[in-house]
Amino acid sequence: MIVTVTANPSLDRTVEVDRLHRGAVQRALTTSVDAGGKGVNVSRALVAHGRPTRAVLCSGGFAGLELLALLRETGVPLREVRVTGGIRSNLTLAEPDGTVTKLNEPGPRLSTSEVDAVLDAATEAIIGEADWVAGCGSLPPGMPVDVYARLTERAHALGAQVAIDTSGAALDACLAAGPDLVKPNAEELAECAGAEIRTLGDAVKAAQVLRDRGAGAVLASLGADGAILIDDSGARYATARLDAPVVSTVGAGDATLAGFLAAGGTGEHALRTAVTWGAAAVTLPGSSMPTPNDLGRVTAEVQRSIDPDRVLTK
Ligand SMILES: Nc1ncnc2c1ncn2[C@@H]1O[C@H](COP(=O)(O)OP(=O)(O)O)[C@@H](O)[C@H]1O
Ligand SMILES: O=P(O)(O)OC[C@H]1O[C@](O)(COP(=O)(O)O)[C@@H](O)[C@@H]1O
Repeated sequence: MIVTVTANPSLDRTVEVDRLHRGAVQRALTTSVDAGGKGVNVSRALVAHGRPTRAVLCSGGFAGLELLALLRETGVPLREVRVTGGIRSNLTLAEPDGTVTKLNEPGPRLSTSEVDAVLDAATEAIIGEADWVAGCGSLPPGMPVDVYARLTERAHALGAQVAIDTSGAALDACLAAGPDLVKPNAEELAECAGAEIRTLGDAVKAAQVLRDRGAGAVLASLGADGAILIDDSGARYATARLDAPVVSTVGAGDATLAGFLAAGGTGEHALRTAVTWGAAAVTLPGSSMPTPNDLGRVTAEVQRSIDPDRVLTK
């Protein structure tokens, strides 16, 4: 069972325009709305593949009612933490040439009691059920920066392994608690390691910096260049070939983490599955999560060796 914790979930609204003109009134070509937030997306991907999961998430306001309805419609097991503030909507403006502009709201300000309620709900969901806990996404205002460290300590005390997918100060602050896995993208990895990442070798070195600071393993997603896994067994690199066009990269990182955990959370098979689910996700609109039927358009492979001088395209 994989429990996901999303303190800052979202309604992901995607609007497609032929070309974005700042300051103009434009007609949308298409619009869609998905349940969102990084941990929510991980649970959505797991449900799509029939894997046991439970999403622990904050919910409040009318957007929260719509979010819960979307999740119940797709059969995602939930543990809701009712908060006073309204859940945010994150807007993606997509253009046919693949340009994506994403506007993420900060989310509702949580009170101290609501912060405690999130951690308590996560603890209750973990007890006796969870093999893995995935703490994912940005922190809403009022959430202490060390919340993922506190979640890691509680989960470890209950015998569960921990995966964290976040950025900035929240990622920095969780490392000392020793999460078993962190899943930064290239930008988040560079920021956390304080290093420029131009080549595959740079990414491997930066991932090792995060391991030196406490992360057990680092699954770093590298956009179109695939992903690397750095753990006690060394460094491995996987890429994916798409047999379909790229439609939306929103949610790709969450599908990547979901695939990795669904395949056991360690080793080459998990890395290959991670890259397969992530690449399949980009062929889907909005923040849709891939189903087993979507995986056929992707061919992923773990590279026999890593060329440290390979320049990343992202
Ligand atoms: N343009 C792309 N072409 C093929 N696969 C992609 C592309 N963008 C992302 N992916 C896949 O999705 C995974 C996650 O993408 P990435 O952009 O690194 O994550 P995030 O959404 O966290 O920023 C990548 O490891 C890769 O497998
Ligand atoms: O593209 P990714 O990194 O997989 O995550 C996509 C999800 O993250 C979000 O952009 C939210 O990210 P944050 O929690 O970091 O603000 C959601 O809108 C979306 O559902």
